[in-house]
Amino acid sequence: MNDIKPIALTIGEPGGIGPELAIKAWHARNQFGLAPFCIISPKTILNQARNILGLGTPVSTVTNIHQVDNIFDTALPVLEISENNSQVTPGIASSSTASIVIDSITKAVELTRSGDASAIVTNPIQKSALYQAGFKHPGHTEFLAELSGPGTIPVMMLANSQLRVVPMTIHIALSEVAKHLTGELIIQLTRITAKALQHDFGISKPRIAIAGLNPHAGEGGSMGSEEITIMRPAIKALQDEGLDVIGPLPADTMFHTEARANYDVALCPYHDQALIPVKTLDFHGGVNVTLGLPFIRTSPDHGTALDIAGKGIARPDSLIAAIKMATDMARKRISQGA
Ligand SMILES: NC(=O)C1=CN([C@@H]2O[C@H](COP(=O)(O)OP(=O)(O)OC[C@H]3O[C@@H](n4cnc5c(N)ncnc54)[C@H](O)[C@@H]3O)[C@@H](O)[C@H]2O)C=CC1
Ligand SMILES: NCC(=O)COP(=O)(O)O
Repeated sequence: MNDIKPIALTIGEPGGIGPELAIKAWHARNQFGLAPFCIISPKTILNQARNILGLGTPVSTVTNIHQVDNIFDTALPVLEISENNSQVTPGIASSSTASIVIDSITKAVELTRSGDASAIVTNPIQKSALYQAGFKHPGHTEFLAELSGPGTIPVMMLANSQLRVVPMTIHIALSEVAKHLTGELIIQLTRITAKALQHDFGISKPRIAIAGLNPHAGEGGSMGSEEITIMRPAIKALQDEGLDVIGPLPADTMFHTEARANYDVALCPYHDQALIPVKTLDFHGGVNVTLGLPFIRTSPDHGTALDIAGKGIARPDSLIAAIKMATDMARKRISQGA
């Protein structure tokens, strides 16, 4: 008997590495003690990946997620959604399968919100292919927030064993960052992050570092004024609430080993400022987790890797880490009676 409900794994981009990672993660289930999961997809996509990998993976359709626990030991459970009439070619992302990608995410959300799944783990999507098909959301993070209802503020956090980072702005052009970085945004994201670290990661008083936007955190205003006009007042307000927040820190000197020992999470004004250090320190062990949602969602930190899809060489480490993190979070919430 498993202590948590199954995990709902989405298919992601069918032409990417998601299908083969799901198969590899299933083969690694005993080695890593993975909780039962099912992949939400047309079965044809998994069969194709199975045949390419040649691992003889048993793939079994479930009509109901409650069947997953019984099947998981002996076969990779597939919760079938829409028929796949499109050709999937590994290494090629196509807008023709966008509805499958979106249906898989939507079904996973439905299952977690109804309490039938304990968490969602998403395989990577090819954002450009979805945009071509009319998908209006920059990525999963924003789409999941919309599916969660009005007022949801999603917070993207990437984590590995050495570093946790939160980009305060996500999928926007660099030229747009400064105007999106408001005091209110900094305060809201910091509060959500602090709460999640307490409840989901067991850090009773999270130490939070905030990176400056400009070189040298503005060098006293001579290299940009946002640190003085926007960031410092927001940080002061957070400190007055009792949160352990430092910053704005010069971003170039806050990620070396000794500096990282001073905080539990770093909030950074823009995407690459946050994601470059975490992916550089440990690309394959990193997990992307969305905080602030009414359900648990994790994901590998990498993308669709079209360049290696179908070659059998994609590493499942990050997907496995994402499944493990989702499981730990689900167990923690159960132990807290949440
Ligand atoms: N959560 C998500 O849905 C994410 C989606 N993406 C999307 O993925 C697409 C491609 O993005 P890229 O920037 O090219 O990043 P990428 O992570 O797909 O690939 C970067 C490099 O890392 C390698 N790589 C990635 N995952 C690997 C794995 N598991 N094992 C071995 N090697 C691996 C790739 O072969 C490539 O050389 C874009 O459309 C992007 O938006 C990117 C990040 C996250
Ligand atoms: N670079 C991180 C990323 O693109 C993840 O986006 P999301 O699809 O998880 O929102």
